[in-house]
Amino acid sequence: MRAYLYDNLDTDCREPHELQPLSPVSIKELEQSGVLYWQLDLDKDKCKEQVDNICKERNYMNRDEITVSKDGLGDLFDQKIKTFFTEHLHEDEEIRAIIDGSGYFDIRDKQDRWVRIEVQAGDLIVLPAGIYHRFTLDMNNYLRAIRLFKEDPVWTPLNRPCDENPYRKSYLETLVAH
Ligand SMILES: CSCCC(=O)/C(O)=C/O
Ligand SMILES: [Fe+2]
Repeated sequence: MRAYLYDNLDTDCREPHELQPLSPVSIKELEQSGVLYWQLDLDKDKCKEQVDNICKERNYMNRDEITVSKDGLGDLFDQKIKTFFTEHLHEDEEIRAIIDGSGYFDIRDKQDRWVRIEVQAGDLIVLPAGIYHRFTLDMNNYLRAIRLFKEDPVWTPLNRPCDENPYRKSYLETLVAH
């Protein structure tokens, strides 16, 4: 995983979009936006054990797997890719353990700048409820992830603007506390 400020250029979102000069964002800075990160072992059994432990600690009761690719999503590919890259929030954490391939999560920081988080196999990230974000594949067009959920595996994006949403408001309160 590495994170950096996004350049906001209007070119293919699957390109790296590194702001020049490169402006890295540390794990600590991501934590200030409520984003959590774990580096998982690449060994399948050890990885499963680590994910199971995180699930126990953080009460993630359900999981499924998603393959974000033309093959994986079939006829829904174009529609899903568009939905993922439309700025949105969720009323629950978004928890993704990347098990193959790569892609980018973009999150809005405290100053409403886009921070791009490049993820690949072995990265587990948690986006807090209420954070504005989006997702895109990179030029390899393939990512496989375990999706973890606190309760039912629901995935409802609420597109920006939804500033009056109670989860958005609670999220902003956590930022003030930092
Ligand atoms: C990498 S999983 C697909 C993207 C997704 O689930 C999501 O919520 C993007 O914001
Ligand atoms: Fe999302």
